[in-house]
This record gives sequence, C-alpha cells and structure tokens, in this order.
Amino acid sequence: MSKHRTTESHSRRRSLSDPLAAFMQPPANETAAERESRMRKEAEAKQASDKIDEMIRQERSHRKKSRAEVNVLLLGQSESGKSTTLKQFQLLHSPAAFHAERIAWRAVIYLNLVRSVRRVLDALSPESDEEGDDLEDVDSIEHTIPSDGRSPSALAGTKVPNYESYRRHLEPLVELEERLIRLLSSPNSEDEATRLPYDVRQAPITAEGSQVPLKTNGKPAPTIDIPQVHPSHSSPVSPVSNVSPSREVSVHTSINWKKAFSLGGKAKSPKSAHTGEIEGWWEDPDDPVHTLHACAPVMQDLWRDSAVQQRLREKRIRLEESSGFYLDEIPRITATKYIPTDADVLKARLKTMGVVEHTFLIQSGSNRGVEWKIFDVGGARNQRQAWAPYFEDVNAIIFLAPISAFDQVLTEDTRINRLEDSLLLWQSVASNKLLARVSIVLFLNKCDLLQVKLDAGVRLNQHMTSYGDRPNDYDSVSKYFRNKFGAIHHAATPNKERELYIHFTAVTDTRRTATIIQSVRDIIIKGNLRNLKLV
Ligand SMILES: Nc1nc2c(ncn2[C@@H]2O[C@H](COP(=O)(O)OP(=O)(O)OP(=O)(O)O)[C@@H](O)[C@H]2O)c(=O)[nH]1
Ligand SMILES: [Mg+2]
Repeated sequence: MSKHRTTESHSRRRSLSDPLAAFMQPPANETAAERESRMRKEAEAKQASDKIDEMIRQERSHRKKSRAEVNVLLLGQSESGKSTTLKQFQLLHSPAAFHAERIAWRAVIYLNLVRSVRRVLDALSPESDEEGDDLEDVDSIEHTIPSDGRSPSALAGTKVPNYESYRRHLEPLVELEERLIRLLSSPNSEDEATRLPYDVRQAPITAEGSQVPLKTNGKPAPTIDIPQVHPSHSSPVSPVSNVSPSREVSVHTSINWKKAFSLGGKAKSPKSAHTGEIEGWWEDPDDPVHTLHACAPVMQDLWRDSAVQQRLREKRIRLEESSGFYLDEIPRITATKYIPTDADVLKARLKTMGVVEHTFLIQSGSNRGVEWKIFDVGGARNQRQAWAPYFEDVNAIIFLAPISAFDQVLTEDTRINRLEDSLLLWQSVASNKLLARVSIVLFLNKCDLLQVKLDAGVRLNQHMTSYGDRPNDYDSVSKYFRNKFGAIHHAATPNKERELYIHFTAVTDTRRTATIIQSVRDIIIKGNLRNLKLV
C-alpha cells in the first residue's frame, strides 16, 4: 500500500515539472464516465502515435536502403546457379580474393570428380539392373524424365566386359570419397594429415533434415550440402562408400570455410617453415591427390570405354550436363600440382543450406563506392522458408530459372518437374506484396545446356504440352520461355509500373556473365535512385 502511494506521489511530482504531463493529468474530481472517455481518447492517441513512429521507422529504413547500401537477394530453385552467380560477382569485384580462394575448392572438385566416377560404376553394376532403375535411385541431377514413356531399365542391355576390373582398380576411391566428405565436414580428425585444413568451428556431418544450425551473429550459420548417391546400388564389393546414407549429407560451414581451405598455414609443406621455400601439398604422401593421380588412367579408360558410354545412354544418364562434371578433364584435374582455374571453381558444386552473405564495395561513375550486400540462399524446398526475413530490406532480386531443366525432376521431390517448380516459384516472388517496390532481374539460366539438349533432339513439347507444334530450336524455345516468364510477372505483380529485366544467361561463362552483371548493376542503381526520389 505504501509502495503504491510512493509511486503515485512520484508521478505527481514528475508531472509538476513537466507541463505536458501536468496538462494530461486526470482532473481530481473525474467521474467514471469521464474516466472511460478519457481512457478511450488516450488509447486512440497512442495508436495514432504508434502509427507515426512506424512510418518514421519505415522511412528511415527506406532511406537507409536507398543510400547507404544495396541489398541484393539471389533466388531460385536448387541448382539454378545462385552460388555460381555470386562467384561471378566475386570474380568481377574482388578478383584478388577470388583467386586466393581457388585452392580452397580443390577438395570440392576432387569430391565432385570421385562422385561422378561412382555414378558411372553404379550405373554399370549388375545390381542396378536387378533392382530396376527408377528415377529416384541415383541423384536425379543427371536423370531426366523419359519422353517416350518407357523406363530406362526397359532399354538397358549392354554389358561392360571390363566392369569388374574397373571396379577393383577404382576401389581406393571409395576410401578417398569418405575421407573427402570427412574433411569437408569434420575438421579435427584429419587436417594434420591432409594439408586441407578446416575451420574448427564447423559442425560434424549430419543427414539432411537433422541439421543443427550453428549460429553466427544471431543468424543461423550457412551450411553446405553434398549430394549423396542412393545406397540401393551398393553391394558389399561395390565401390560405393559406406559413409553414404540414402539421404544427402549436410556439412555445416561458416564464413571462414574457404579461408580454412586456403594455401595459408597447413596447405604448405612443413619444409617451407624452415627454408622459406614455397612447397606444396604434393609433397605430402597423404594428400588426396596421390590416390586420384594413381587412379587417373583407369578413370580415363572407364570414361572413354564405348560400352560404358552406350550403357549410360541406355540408362539416360547424361553426366555431361550434371553439376560438378570433370570427367572430360581427368589428367589435368588429377595432376599432382593441380590448382583449380577460375572455370573449375565456377563449375564446382556445393549445395547451399542457409543464407550466405557477401559484401562488395561497388563503384559507379563518379560515385564514391556503395556497399553491396549479396545474399545467396539455399534453393531446395526445405530451405525456402529462410528467404522471407530477407525480403524486408532488399533493394533488388536476381531470380534464376534454369530453363534447360524442362525434362528434369527435383532432387528433393522426384514427382515435381523442375521447370514447373521454377514457374511456381517465380509466380510467388513476382506477386509478393512485400517485394512490390523491389527491382527484379530474371536470369533464364543454363542456356548453354538448353542448346545442347535441344541439339540432342530432346523435345520440349514432350514435357510441356502447351508448347505445341512450335519448332524445337533454341531461338523458338528461348523466346517461348521469355514470354512465359514475362507473362507471369505481368499478371502477378502488385506493381504494374515495375519493369522486368530478362537475360538469357550461362552463369558459368565468365565473359558473358561479366557484361550482364554490369548491366544488372546499372539497373539496380537506377532503381535505387528512383526510390530515393520517392522518399
Ligand atoms: N553448364 C552450366 N552449368 C551451370 C550454369 N549455372 C550453374 N551451373 C552449374 O550448376 C551447378 C549448380 O549451381 P549452383 O550455383 O551451385 O546452384 P544454386 O542455385 O546455388 O543451388 P543451391 O545452393 O542448391 O540452391 C554448379 O555445378 C554450377 O557450376 C550454367 O549456366 N551452365
Ligand atoms: Mg548455392
């Protein structure tokens, strides 16, 4: 009771020194009805005041967005090319850092290569015939939907006489694959032995779906994900890794992931510490390159074997079009002193989980450089819920739709056609009210693969009946996609003034992409200036 009185007398005292508060004080002889009316008015006044506060906050945030920095979000389904586009931004705007990081991609490229070899062996194994060969058995990356209605196994037949010999000679790759995955995921176990050091903050390997996101600065740490081959093709003697469960394996990473793999520190020979000589990993007998180098001739024979090629054709496995394909360059990639080229890094495949942020200082004309933040998100279905929080502060979106994927299905849900998924995703982005004032640039990506596919005779109308009898050539097909995506935006956008910029891209092509990035930069800057005038 006495406490209550004290509080009341405090507020009375405060009110005497504050004329506005004194004015707001209830009259001493206020009736119940007067009190109710006063309370209602006060609540209304508070609501109005909160609304003004919110407007001020929004305006401040808008002004900040328009002036101090540009936030760009890369969106699109998994394997659409978002991370590759980010690499192109790095190559253009921080080439020194990109080059310094090239060596860090060695482990990823090795793993991509080893996994391609394994896919070939899996496709040849007699077990794969016995089990049937439905589309879900192997990563769907290189699998396509048969357009003639027949299952690939119905066509399988060619035997590969040297299969057993290939399998035996390539067995060391089983252990190597396990090691590379371990290296990419758990730094503590092997970094001494391999000269591929890791950031110790990375979390251990986990199956997708059971990941425990690490936190950095309050946000979940980005993770990487390495596609796994379905174990149904394995046998006790098959060179199929026993670290490979049926699901994809996730590897959590942190911002320092690439730094941890770089040439600094342990990637040099211990000798260099004493002599000052720059020596390399090739001196270390435990480095993964030696196993690869030793297996290279057999890998090469396997890939060049006409019976193997025939078998892959029968099974409609087109590894050449899949992510992380290096089988055409085995001698170069497995050379002991191999250093990844820019093109190799752009081709390397690591699935993104979470959101990765990169900052660049971008000069435009006489402008003294504006900070650009580019956010690269995971595109797989279970990753998309992480996108929305980034919508609020975004200035521009680059949406990637891989138009070569019209005959492929999603890895995460093999019932869904990839292009259908892209179209739906595009519609939901284009119609999003939160993004109404955000500039949107559409990359109709993987045009190089589209050309190859159409040239190989794959018909679009077998997968999209709406294409009808139009010619199955690159010009007609690409125009059709442009119109289709354009029409969806036109119908769905809540901002009819918004101009849509569409580019046909192959984001692994550095020269072409550099030109496109320049023009995207100008579009985004222009859009930003326009918004600035509206403030
Ligand atoms: N040939 C060709 N390959 C491409 C193109 N764009 C991307 N790739 C390759 O496709 C694979 C997947 O690209 P990413 O950039 O990792 O895809 P993403 O959209 O980041 O995928 P998530 O991280 O799973 O969301 C990589 O191996 C790229 O090198 C392209 O235009 N042409
Ligand atoms: Mg990615």
